[in-house]
Amino acid sequence: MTTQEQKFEQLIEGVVTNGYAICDDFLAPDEVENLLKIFSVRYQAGKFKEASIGKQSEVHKATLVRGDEILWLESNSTDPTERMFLDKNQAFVNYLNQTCYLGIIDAEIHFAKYDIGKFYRRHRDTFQAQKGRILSVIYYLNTNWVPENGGNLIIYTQENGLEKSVIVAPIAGRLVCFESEKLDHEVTETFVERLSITGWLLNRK
Ligand SMILES: O=C(O)CCC(=O)C(=O)O
Ligand SMILES: [Fe+2]
Repeated sequence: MTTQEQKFEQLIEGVVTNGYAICDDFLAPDEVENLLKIFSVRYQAGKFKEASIGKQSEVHKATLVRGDEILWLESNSTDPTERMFLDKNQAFVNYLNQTCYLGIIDAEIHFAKYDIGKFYRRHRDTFQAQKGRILSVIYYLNTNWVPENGGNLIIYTQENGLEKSVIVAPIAGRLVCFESEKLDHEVTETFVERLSITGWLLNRK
């Protein structure tokens, strides 16, 4: 088994057992560095938008719930770094389909930037318009992250009828994966800029 396959197995094991999984060093430091460069290029180009919730028309209300700015990745991107990233994500999808028969046929993926003071209140990733989301995957890009930065992902799980929260720091290279329909989660207020790439693996086009 390759090192990459071991990581895939570790992720699947976690999701099957707990509904979520965390894999460190999923992205290598040079991959993170290149992704940060293209992130910055895309951001400078002014294409990021304030993220919405539910209906597109209600962006202003959404800022009370989530404060990130996003840009969707083009699945046919020819940028070498985006290609590397999309291919790596696809390798995970292929492995999931081969070993777990999840029938994932598409993905929607965006860059996300949380400025100082921003957060994403407790939610689930499957509101009405988001049918067909099987797995949520979040790739973090924050080098030199320290706990004082805030900006944690909190995943809420149930254990013997009791709610438990799992705190996940958004450190560079880390991949978090969870069942989109099952788990509530939130991003706590960040005290520094917080960068990530979030994706949903879909069983529909
Ligand atoms: O960035 C994170 O840690 C989570 C983001 C999230 O929950 C979302 O975009 O739906
Ligand atoms: Fe979410």
